[in-house]
Amino acid sequence: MNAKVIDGKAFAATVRARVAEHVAANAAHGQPGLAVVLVGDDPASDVYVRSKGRMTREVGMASVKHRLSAETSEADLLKLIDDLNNDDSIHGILVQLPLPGHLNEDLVINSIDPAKDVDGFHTSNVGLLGTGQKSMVPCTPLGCLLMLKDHHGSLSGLNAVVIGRSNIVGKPMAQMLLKESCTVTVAHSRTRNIAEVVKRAEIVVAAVGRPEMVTGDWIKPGATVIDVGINRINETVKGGGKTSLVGDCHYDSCAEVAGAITPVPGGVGPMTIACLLLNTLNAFCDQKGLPRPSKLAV
Ligand SMILES: Nc1nc(=O)c2c([nH]1)NC[C@@H]1CN(c3ccc(C(=O)N[C@@H](CCC(=O)O)C(=O)O)cc3)C=[N+]21
Repeated sequence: MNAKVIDGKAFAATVRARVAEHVAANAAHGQPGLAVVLVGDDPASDVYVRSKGRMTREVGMASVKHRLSAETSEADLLKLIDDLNNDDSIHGILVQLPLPGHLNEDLVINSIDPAKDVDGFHTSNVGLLGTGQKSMVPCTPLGCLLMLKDHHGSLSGLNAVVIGRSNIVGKPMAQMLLKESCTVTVAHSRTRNIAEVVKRAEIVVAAVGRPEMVTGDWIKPGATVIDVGINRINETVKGGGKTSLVGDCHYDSCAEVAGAITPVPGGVGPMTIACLLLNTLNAFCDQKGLPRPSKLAV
């Protein structure tokens, strides 16, 4: 294995430490507050929500969790969001996705005050990002960009291929790379000769949700590979079952060819949570008329 391993877990700890410093330095202006809304009880979601809550408190912010039953009506959820929009102690609101099927996700997300939309999913923030204006940007692509800029310095002129076109990762990632002056291609399930397309890239961001789809023969030698996938797979080991976590990239074969690669776990995941805290701090600063922390600006 030749690739440098980009340690997202360590980098995320650095980001959180900087956020904590900035929270402490601005204590006279108040304490940033993050509200997380969880509808239903998906056990996998539960784990994220718990570690988000712990890390929020560790950086000196207030963490408020609202757990609603899977049968919650849309009206009740919208009422809660309206209350949080009007609560001066809350600067960031995250509604954990996916929502149960009877709830209209677009309607719910667009009911969040864009200034408190720490996920950057509100159409207003999406439009601001697309036109290069100051906005809240989605946490996962922000985490990917921080790692890419830390590794490369300038990304200007580099060929970047984003695999996946979701509103949560693929599309905002493409916008952010374009803003950094990359030549951006978005590949997806209908892309022809996808291996050849990916092979032209100096930067590959894989966000498709298919375990180990990207293999080393797709990767240009020396490229940087950012693996957004978090797939739980069941393996049979000597007659017993075992669950393990793999990315969208086949790690060993990609690491053989790439110049740098993020592992799963310990790559993009921890950076996503660190960027949620960074976004909450940015939202707090915007709402108080304070400058955003410049050391962490992208
Ligand atoms: N509105 C909304 N915003 C989100 O950001 C959001 C969401 N909904 N719904 C669920 C997904 C999932 N997600 C993760 C964040 C961190 C890890 C993470 O830190 N993972 C660890 C491993 C965790 C483990 O071992 O299971 C890692 O990759 O190292 C995983 C998953 C945020 N999500």
